[in-house]
Amino acid sequence: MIYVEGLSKEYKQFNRASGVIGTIKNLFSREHTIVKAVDNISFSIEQGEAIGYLGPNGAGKSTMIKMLTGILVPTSGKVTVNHLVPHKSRQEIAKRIGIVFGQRSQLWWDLPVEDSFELHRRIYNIQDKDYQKNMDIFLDLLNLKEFITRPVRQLSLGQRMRAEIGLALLHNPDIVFLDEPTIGLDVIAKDNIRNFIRQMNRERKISIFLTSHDMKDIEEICGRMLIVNKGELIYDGTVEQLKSNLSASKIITIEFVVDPGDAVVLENAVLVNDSGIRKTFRIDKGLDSAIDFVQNLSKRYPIKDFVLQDSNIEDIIRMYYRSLEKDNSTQMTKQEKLSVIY
Ligand SMILES: Nc1ncnc2c1ncn2[C@@H]1O[C@H](COP(=O)(O)OP(=O)(O)OP(=O)(O)O)[C@@H](O)[C@H]1O
Repeated sequence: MIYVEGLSKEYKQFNRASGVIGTIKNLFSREHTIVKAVDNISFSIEQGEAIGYLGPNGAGKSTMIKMLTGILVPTSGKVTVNHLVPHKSRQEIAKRIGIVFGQRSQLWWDLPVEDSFELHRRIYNIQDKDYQKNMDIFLDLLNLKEFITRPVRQLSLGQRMRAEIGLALLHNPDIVFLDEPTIGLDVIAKDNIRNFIRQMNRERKISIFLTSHDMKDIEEICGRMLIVNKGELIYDGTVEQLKSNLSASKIITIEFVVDPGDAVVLENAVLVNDSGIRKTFRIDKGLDSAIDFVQNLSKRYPIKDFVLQDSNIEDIIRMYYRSLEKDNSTQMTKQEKLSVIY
């Protein structure tokens, strides 16, 4: 249903000088740098799959969603959604997809929520019986009845997100793109939204393409994760696979008396965070090996303290992002970057 091959998107970012002279110079100078927001990415998604698209800020997630939905034209590569090239068939594509941007509203700000739904019905030419069926379900499952007659500007963030999601699904799309759908919501509101999305995915076989910085969204909704960094795809696999890789490992944070620097190179251990005298390692065996690890280490370097913890996806992703920030300058190879999460 979604097919992406060697897809890239470059942006031109113009260098602007400041001050009065700079402003005048800007009128004549077209100096720019090229930013590769999406760099040669390939993947495919089947009908009914739920995908989590993850990455640190600026990794290229929104750019990918904009190309998949036809808002942006790729610089190179191939992309089809339901056999259509999104930017060439925007109207056709719009009928088959739903979009929710957590930070931007698709609802009419000053109108009652029900008016946006009615407008959507007319724009998408939704049959009366389909409209009524979906409205009945959404009024109940998303509890829209609580605020459907109120203007959007008076809604809480959680109420607005429920309305946004209902609106995106009103025309029975095959796939729904959700860009940070739980951002800024409290725990209960997040749970309600996750349950609803999961139910729509399972019962209606609607494909889900979800970006989120909240790992719980991904764990609870998505069977598969794609992780991107600086435009490149660096992990494509099931959430379970990643979890089972992690279940065999332990995270241990050591506080040294003196920073041993880069000298700490150890078998069966990956350095996942380095804050000088406090370093965090992932070790790939059970508790015994964690204790062996500390004992062996303490023979070589004086240790002040250590903390042992089970690794979960959230910790690993967080440490992974940190290691990427740190290693921007040291140019890790793709394999080295991957060793942090595998
Ligand atoms: N219109 C634009 N013109 C120039 N550069 C852009 C434009 N849009 C995005 N970029 C750059 O492209 C890169 C990827 O941006 P994008 O918004 O796709 O990332 P993201 O993963 O969605 O980030 P976030 O998690 O912060 O929303 C960034 O370096 C960003 O500065």
